[in-house]
Amino acid sequence: MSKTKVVMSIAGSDSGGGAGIQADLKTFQSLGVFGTTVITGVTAQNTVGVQNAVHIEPSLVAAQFESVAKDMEISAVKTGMLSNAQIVETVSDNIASFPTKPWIVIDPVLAATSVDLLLERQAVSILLEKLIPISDIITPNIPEAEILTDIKIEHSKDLQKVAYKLMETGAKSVLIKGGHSSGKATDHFFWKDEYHTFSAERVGIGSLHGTGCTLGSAICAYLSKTNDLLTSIRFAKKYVTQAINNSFIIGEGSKVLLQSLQSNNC
Ligand SMILES: Nc1ncnc2c1ncn2[C@@H]1O[C@H](COP(=O)(O)OP(=O)(O)O)[C@@H](O)[C@H]1O
Ligand SMILES: Cc1ncc(COP(=O)(O)O)c(N)n1
Repeated sequence: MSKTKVVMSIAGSDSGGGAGIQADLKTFQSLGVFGTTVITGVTAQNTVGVQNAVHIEPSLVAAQFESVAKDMEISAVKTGMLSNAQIVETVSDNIASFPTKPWIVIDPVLAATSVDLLLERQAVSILLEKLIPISDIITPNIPEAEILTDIKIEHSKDLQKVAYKLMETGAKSVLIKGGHSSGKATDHFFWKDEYHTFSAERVGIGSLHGTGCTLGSAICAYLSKTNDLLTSIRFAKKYVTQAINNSFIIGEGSKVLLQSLQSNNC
């Protein structure tokens, strides 16, 4: 019998349960990997928006890494909300010093669907300097890709410009997510000189919460199991699409995704 893979989500808590650490752990559980966490901030949040938030002290962020990493071998990590520059720096240093290099998935969360800020704007430069260069894959949505590169995405050729600029900063690959465009929900993947798209029918009605967190943590889970980037994105897209197709209303705001146990555990 193969050993259960241990993965890690480095993200903020969403009290409403739809995004952040909570969405990541549900995804890990559904995909049959063991999820550990480094909590970077706590938000008072629901499906309507973020009402309050505190950052975790960088020393406590570092202590969470130390406790987990000295006890378990982490095969893949995924970052989400990182709150501020000091936390970005602490997270980058700690991931880089893991004894065995894990797969590194960076979801560069800047704001919630509700537009509340989840990373201070001054922290974007440190994200580009320290964290993105050590990533195996970075998964910006369209507004995040524009902010990170200062390039407006108006035509399909702009996607390539954005991806190449991010790869110049050191990211090994870039998946630009299509949730914020129109037409089919198509994600664009750039890796070395390869280009691939991953597409699904767009679910039309109402806004959704936790889609990016779910896709990123599914990529992380599948990377730990398959060690193959393209296979992991393909499976993760299938997983998030199914969760979106089964999304449901739980409050007054965005719909949440149905995370369900997968039988195809590769
Ligand atoms: N309405 C939708 N219908 C189908 N897929 C969607 C929809 N909205 C987002 N997705 C998919 O969900 C994933 C997350 O994308 P996105 O919502 O852009 O991320 P984020 O939560 O970071 O803004 C992508 O695979 C995207 O294509
Ligand atoms: C703690 C936390 N992390 C991430 C998100 C982004 O998720 P979304 O873009 O779906 O609102 C969020 N709202 N809250």
